[in-house]
Amino acid sequence: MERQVLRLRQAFRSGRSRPLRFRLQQLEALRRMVQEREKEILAAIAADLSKSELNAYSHEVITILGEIDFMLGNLPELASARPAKKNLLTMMDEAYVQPEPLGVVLIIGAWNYPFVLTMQPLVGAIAAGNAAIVKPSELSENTAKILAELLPQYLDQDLYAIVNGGIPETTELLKQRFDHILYTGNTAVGKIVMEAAAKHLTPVTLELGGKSPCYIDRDCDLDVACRRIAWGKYMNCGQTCIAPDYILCEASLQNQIVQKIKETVKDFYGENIKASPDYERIINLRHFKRLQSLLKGQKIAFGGEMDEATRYLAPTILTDVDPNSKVMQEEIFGPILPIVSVKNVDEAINFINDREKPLALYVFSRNNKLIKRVIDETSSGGVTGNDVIMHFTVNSLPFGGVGASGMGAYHGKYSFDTFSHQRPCLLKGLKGESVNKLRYPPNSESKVSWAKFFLLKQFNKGRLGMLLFVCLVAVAAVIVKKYQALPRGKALLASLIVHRRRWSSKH
Ligand SMILES: NC(=O)c1ccc[n+]([C@@H]2O[C@H](COP(=O)([O-])OP(=O)(O)OC[C@H]3O[C@@H](n4cnc5c(N)ncnc54)[C@H](O)[C@@H]3O)[C@@H](O)[C@H]2O)c1
Ligand SMILES: CCCCCCCCCCCCC/C=C/C=O
Repeated sequence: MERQVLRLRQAFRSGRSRPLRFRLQQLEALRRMVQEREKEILAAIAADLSKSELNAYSHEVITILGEIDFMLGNLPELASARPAKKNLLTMMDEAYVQPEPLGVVLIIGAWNYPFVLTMQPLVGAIAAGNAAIVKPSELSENTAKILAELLPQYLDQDLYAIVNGGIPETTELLKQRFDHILYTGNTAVGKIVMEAAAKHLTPVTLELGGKSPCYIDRDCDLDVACRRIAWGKYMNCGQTCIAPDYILCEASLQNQIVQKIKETVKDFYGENIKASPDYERIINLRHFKRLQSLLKGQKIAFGGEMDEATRYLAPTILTDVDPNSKVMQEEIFGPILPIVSVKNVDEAINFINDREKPLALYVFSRNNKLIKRVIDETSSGGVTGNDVIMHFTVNSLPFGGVGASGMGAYHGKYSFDTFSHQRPCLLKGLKGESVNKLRYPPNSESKVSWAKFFLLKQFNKGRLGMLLFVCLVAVAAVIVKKYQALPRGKALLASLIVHRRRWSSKH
């Protein structure tokens, strides 16, 4: 492991990953990989998650193609230096922010969207000019295997590597020094990752989970709300980090919601859900049993059928759920949808704020003011109003958690920023020492007064500061012309002295 990281670090140190042309070429190669080897990729995802290849394409491949296209189209602008505002002391200099790659980064993915959760961060890491090690989840072994086979065929092998394996391999990897770690997975392992990273002072992006609430207001189109919620909840058999975890609504809505979701499930998956190519299975027996245990003692208003041999768990709704019950204590990550009654939106807001900050928050209402109020009075990684999941698909929005649901964000420009250091650069000339004397020791009242003149915000702020500066330069130019004999610096200083005196008498 140590040797592998060293190999990547040496390749990074060679500077090969930095030129824009190289990054674009690697991103194009990645796109070629996805297009040319689509069948193998879809088959692997489908096998891991008992998913149709059509769903594998629309849940995963489409996102990666979109992300690569975004980067190819925007990278020249994202990677270029941005001029920065200057103050009076640096007005004649060059100030800019130059994004630079961090170095060798580690990307650890989760099993539930095994292609997206490894490849989308990789697109950002390549775009920003880094070397990267990708560690796919061992639970989605087919995708892990195909990635290990394909990536070296398309990408620079010294800069981008796949490490496969389980906890021992990840533990060993985490002992190495990286320049950034992006981890996707559960909160408990997130803490392990952060602790390991801290030993090297490595910054982390943690894409974690949590219970994402979904509030349905009384003033709402329940048909639409229930259809959208059922889609987001039962997609990937509920194994989606931003799936609506539970519904909050007034007690009077409960039965209608159950009825409408029931009808939707029939529309989506037909009479025989087990036979639907659009309904997935639980990833493994451990998770199946965990979900089974969440149903104990609950009122099952719909669904609940299960088959251990195939890890089938039907789309399920629980009603009158006690907020203290087990199903309300942990992220469900399965097709079980509890409904918890609240009296009104105030109680819903308190309910949300009494718990850990969720990864996503959903509010359904005809009343936009109510939606905005819920957003203003709560906190969550992301929000979609009147829909679920969809904020994930907008790559101009940062995707990430807050508090227990994670830290940092990625997607689109935010991926580029996550894997970059925003390096401030100030380039000065070697002239102008007569002005610079003001900051050299020994200090004096007069120098402090000068420093105030040059640097104080109030003076520099906005148009007034700019206008004053233009006047100063104009006056300086006149004086320089008048007293040609004086060296330029001295003339400028002379004009500044006059104006500083005037300014000081006023302040
Ligand atoms: N925020 C997001 O974008 C996002 C996306 C997907 C999943 N999630 C969250 O992830 C969770 C489900 O994923 P999971 O954690 O079951 O995935 P997982 O079991 O695949 O684990 C994720 C990664 O952590 C590694 N890992 C596991 N145990 C480890 C240990 N002890 N030490 C070091 N590394 C270890 C695994 O090898 C794997 O690569 C849910 O909570 C879900 O909400 C979040
Ligand atoms: C033709 C259908 C297009 C549907 C597009 C929707 C895509 C949804 C993608 C969901 C991906 C969720 C990623 C998961 C993150 C956490 O687990």
